[in-house]
Amino acid sequence: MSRTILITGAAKGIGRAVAEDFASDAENRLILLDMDLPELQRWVDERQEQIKARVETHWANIADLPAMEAFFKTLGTQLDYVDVLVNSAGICNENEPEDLKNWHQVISVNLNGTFYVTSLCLALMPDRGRIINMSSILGRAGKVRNTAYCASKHGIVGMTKALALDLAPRQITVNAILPAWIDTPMLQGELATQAAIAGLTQEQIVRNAKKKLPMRRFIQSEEVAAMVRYLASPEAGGVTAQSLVIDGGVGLGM
Ligand SMILES: NC(=O)c1ccc[n+]([C@@H]2O[C@H](COP(=O)([O-])OP(=O)(O)OC[C@H]3O[C@@H](n4cnc5c(N)ncnc54)[C@H](O)[C@@H]3O)[C@@H](O)[C@H]2O)c1
Ligand SMILES: CC(C)C1=CC=C(C(=O)O)[C@@H](O)[C@H]1O
Repeated sequence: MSRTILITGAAKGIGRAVAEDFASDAENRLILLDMDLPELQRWVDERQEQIKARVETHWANIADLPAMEAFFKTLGTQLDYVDVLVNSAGICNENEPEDLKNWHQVISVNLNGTFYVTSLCLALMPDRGRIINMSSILGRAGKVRNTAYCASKHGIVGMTKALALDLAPRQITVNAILPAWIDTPMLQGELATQAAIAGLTQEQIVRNAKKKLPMRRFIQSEEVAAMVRYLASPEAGGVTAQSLVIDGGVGLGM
């Protein structure tokens, strides 16, 4: 089955693992977007031997609406369809409760950016298309010093549910994945901040964190990519408006 798959945030972490997964199929065409184009290109160059799909890399800031409009206008002249959209680009900044600057920054990227890409991509999406949004366990729960991040991820869940109903008559599915504790640069960055605050080494903070997790381990990005693969498959054609949690049980633990 020949498909075009557009992935945001493809340079690192979960987005990269999703790209790697789809890249193993020679029938796929991948459109990879990230703000960190050098890192995205470095990874693609490094994996040339393993990559079977046709891969294109593009610099993009998903929060910049005029730039994204221009990008999709050009893309529309180069291809007919985007069959699968994976919205993985996101940022995670801690904030003081009254921090307005951080609020705008996080909402701009995580919520507005995800909506911009989705709405622009819709013009290129055929019936039976797939939209997969990276929310978070914090799209369901709260966390101290994370007002903006939690609001953005709850927003993605709401957007997913409503859009799924709009697009259901066209058999386009829209689902959210709610990860936590995935071993990516984002998580390592958070742990580094916590280590600095606590005066611990990165190894100590990682060991302490894993002790509190039901599975005593971080989840690998490839495990999230497998969930994306399922949601993008024909077999998942009846799964829509859902929030699929991949958190090793931490969200329901005491
Ligand atoms: N790692 C986790 O534990 C975890 C948990 C829950 C949810 N998530 C969510 O999963 C998604 C991926 O997270 P990750 O851990 O892989 O993060 P990451 O920081 O490792 O990778 C995110 C990628 O998005 C890109 N990006 C950021 N802002 C962008 C923008 N404005 N435009 C284009 N690209 C941009 C970054 O350059 C980076 O390559 C995020 O939406 C994140 O909120 C991650
Ligand atoms: C710290 C842990 C609870 C956690 C939850 C959610 C994340 C997210 O990015 O949404 C992770 O980064 C992770 O910190």
